[in-house]
Amino acid sequence: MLRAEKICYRYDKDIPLLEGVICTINSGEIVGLPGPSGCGKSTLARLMAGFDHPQSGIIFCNDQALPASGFSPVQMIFQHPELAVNPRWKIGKILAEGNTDCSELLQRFGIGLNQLERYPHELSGGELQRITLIRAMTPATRYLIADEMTASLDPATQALIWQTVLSWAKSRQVGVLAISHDASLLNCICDRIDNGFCLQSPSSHLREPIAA
Ligand SMILES: Nc1ncnc2c1ncn2[C@@H]1O[C@H](COP(=O)(O)OP(=O)(O)OP(=O)(O)O)[C@@H](O)[C@H]1O
Repeated sequence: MLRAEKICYRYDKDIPLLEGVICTINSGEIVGLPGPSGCGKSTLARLMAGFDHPQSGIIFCNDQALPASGFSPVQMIFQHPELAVNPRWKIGKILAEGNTDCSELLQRFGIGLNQLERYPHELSGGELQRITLIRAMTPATRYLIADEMTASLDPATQALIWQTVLSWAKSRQVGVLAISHDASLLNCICDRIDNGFCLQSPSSHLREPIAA
C-alpha cells in the first residue's frame, strides 16, 4: 500500500496546514480525495508523490520509504500538463523519459504517431494531458496520484481519460488517488472516498461560509 502516516506540514511556521494526516491507498484501489479549496489536497499529493517532505510523519510505499532519486513507483499527474513537460522537447522525447514502449497506450488514448514530432504548444490541453499520462503509466508504476487531472477538459475527453486510466490501473493492480472538487466524478470512478482527510485538516475552518 501507499500510506501517509501522521503527516504534519506547514508552509508558514505559525500556521499548520496538515496535522496528523493519515491517508492510505491499497494496490489496485481507486481512492477519491475531495475537499474545499485550500484545505491542503495538492500539498498532501505532492508529499505522497515525494516531491516535498513532511516536517513530521512518513510516507511508505509497499513498506519502504520513497526513493530519494531515480524512478519513483508513485507518479503524479497535475491539472496543468504544460507545467509538467519541457516546452523545448518534442513529444517523442518527452515520452522517452518514461523509458518504455508506449505504442499500445498511444493507441488507447487516440494519440497519432505524427504528434510525436510536435512540441507541447502544438497540442491541445487534452492531448498534452494524455501525453503526461502515457509517460507516467509505465510497467514499474505502482501508484498514480491524479490532482484535478481532467478539471479543465471537456466531458468526452474526461471520459476517455478516466476509462483508459481505470482499466489500466485495475488490470495492473495500480492504486490511484483521485483529487477532485467534482463529487459526481469521484462517486462514479472511485472504490472509496477518503472523507476523513478534510476533518483532519486544521484549516477546516476555511470551509465555514462567510457571513453576509
Ligand atoms: N508554496 C506555497 N507556499 C506557501 N503557501 C502555500 C504554498 N502552496 C500552497 N500554499 C497554501 O497552502 C494551502 C493549501 O494549498 P493546496 O494547494 O494544498 O490546497 P488544495 O486543497 O489543493 O486547494 P485547491 O482545491 O484550491 O487546489 C493554501 O492556503 C495555499 O495558499
